[in-house]
Amino acid sequence: MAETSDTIVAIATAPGAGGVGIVRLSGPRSLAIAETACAKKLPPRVAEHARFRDEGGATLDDGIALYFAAPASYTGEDVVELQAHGSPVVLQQLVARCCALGARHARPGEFSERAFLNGKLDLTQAEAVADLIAAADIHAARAARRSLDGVFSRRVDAIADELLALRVHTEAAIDFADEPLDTLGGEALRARLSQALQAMDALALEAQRGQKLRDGLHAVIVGPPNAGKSSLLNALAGSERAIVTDIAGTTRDLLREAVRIDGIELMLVDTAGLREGGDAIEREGMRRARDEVRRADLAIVVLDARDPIGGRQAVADTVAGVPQRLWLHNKSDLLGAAEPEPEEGVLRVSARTGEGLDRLHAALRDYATGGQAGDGAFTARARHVEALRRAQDHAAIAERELAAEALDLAAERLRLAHEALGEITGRITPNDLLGHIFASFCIGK
Ligand SMILES: Nc1nc2c(ncn2[C@@H]2O[C@H](COP(=O)(O)OP(=O)(O)OP(=O)(O)O)[C@@H](O)[C@H]2O)c(=O)[nH]1
Ligand SMILES: [K+]
Ligand SMILES: [Mg+2]
Repeated sequence: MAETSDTIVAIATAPGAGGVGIVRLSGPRSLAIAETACAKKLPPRVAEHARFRDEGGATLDDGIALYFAAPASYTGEDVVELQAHGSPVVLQQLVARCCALGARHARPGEFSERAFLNGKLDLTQAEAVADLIAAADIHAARAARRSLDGVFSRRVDAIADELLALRVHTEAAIDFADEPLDTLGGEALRARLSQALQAMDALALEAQRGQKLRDGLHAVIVGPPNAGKSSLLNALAGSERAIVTDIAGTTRDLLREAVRIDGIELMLVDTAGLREGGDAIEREGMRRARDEVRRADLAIVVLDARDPIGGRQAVADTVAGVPQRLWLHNKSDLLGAAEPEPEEGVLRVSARTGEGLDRLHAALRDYATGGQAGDGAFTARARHVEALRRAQDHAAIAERELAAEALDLAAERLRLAHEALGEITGRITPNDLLGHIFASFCIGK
């Protein structure tokens, strides 16, 4: 196990002043260091009132010392929390005192990394700790909490276990290569593999939604000039963020605004209206708009309700490649009462009067949560989705090799698929990947 013989220390609470601030120690010397700093014995799992002292015996602060004996701690090692007043100056002095007594400063994510290395958390759970801390809204926080509880890991493990069983079965059959596979349970093997593939497919879709919950929806507002894109951004943001005029070509640059709708955070981007021609500045604006749309999860296409057809043609090419599109006919207040309902899938709204914005909110919430903000949703990361896809690809090839009775090749593909799943939970993880993951945590986590 890597470098867990030394003792690390960091401020565990958020930077800045607060009512309480916590300095956390982990490692074999934690207790000795804390007992020296507190000048008293610390029984395990007892909140001990203590004076934290410097080397001359002067009081730095007083507070609570809490000792968790290994392995029953967050990291699985001896852990001591020194809970002082939340003064950055006091907390830094405490850390310095612990370092003078033999601890060293923790690297970002090192507490969670030790929890992982000691089997307290698997990798997806450790990542979920970081995601929970960084969650922008309740849905993301709940979903991260579910990942931390192992909801995602258990699904991955179940499929990985099945692939392992299939590997064993296939490898065993290789030894009887003279016999046709079907006399060796080949049919059951193929059926189980096809089921595992289906399970991977379903899990990959859910993980993708989970990634969106974690990263937040990136929604770009596009449309022809003067359709009311900036007005809509302002209506959704609840403030006059963007300049609105009746001059076509008002918006040139991208305008990003984090907007919270029903407790869900999404990144809205206002863009320059798309049309032929325009001066150099406007053309640069349109180029930026198209660039932004290419990276969007969702294009919110704003058209003037009085001329939706013409506007649709102006943007059709630009939004064609976006994973999801939401069509809005804006300025509904300018329509006559006799106007027929718009076609299926189009929302009619008015940025000016607010008409239809409630339905727009509901639609955005559904896009942001994949329609399933509720029970069962878990957070995931791009790395998980990518590994799942890789596992799927290998398993799909294994399926074809099995059908061709190429057992060696099938076994090799099953191994690769199994390993790709192992990367997700960290059962099988290259060291450089570990370093990369934990380095993105904040210090003290
Ligand atoms: N009646 C009515 N007018 C609207 C509505 N939405 C926007 N407008 C008006 O339409 C004009 C253009 O609005 P903007 O929000 O600037 O339109 P835009 O799509 O951002 O325009 P560009 O940035 O130039 O591409 C302004 O005069 C707005 O007041 C609406 O729902 N109803
Ligand atoms: K305008
Ligand atoms: Mg605008």
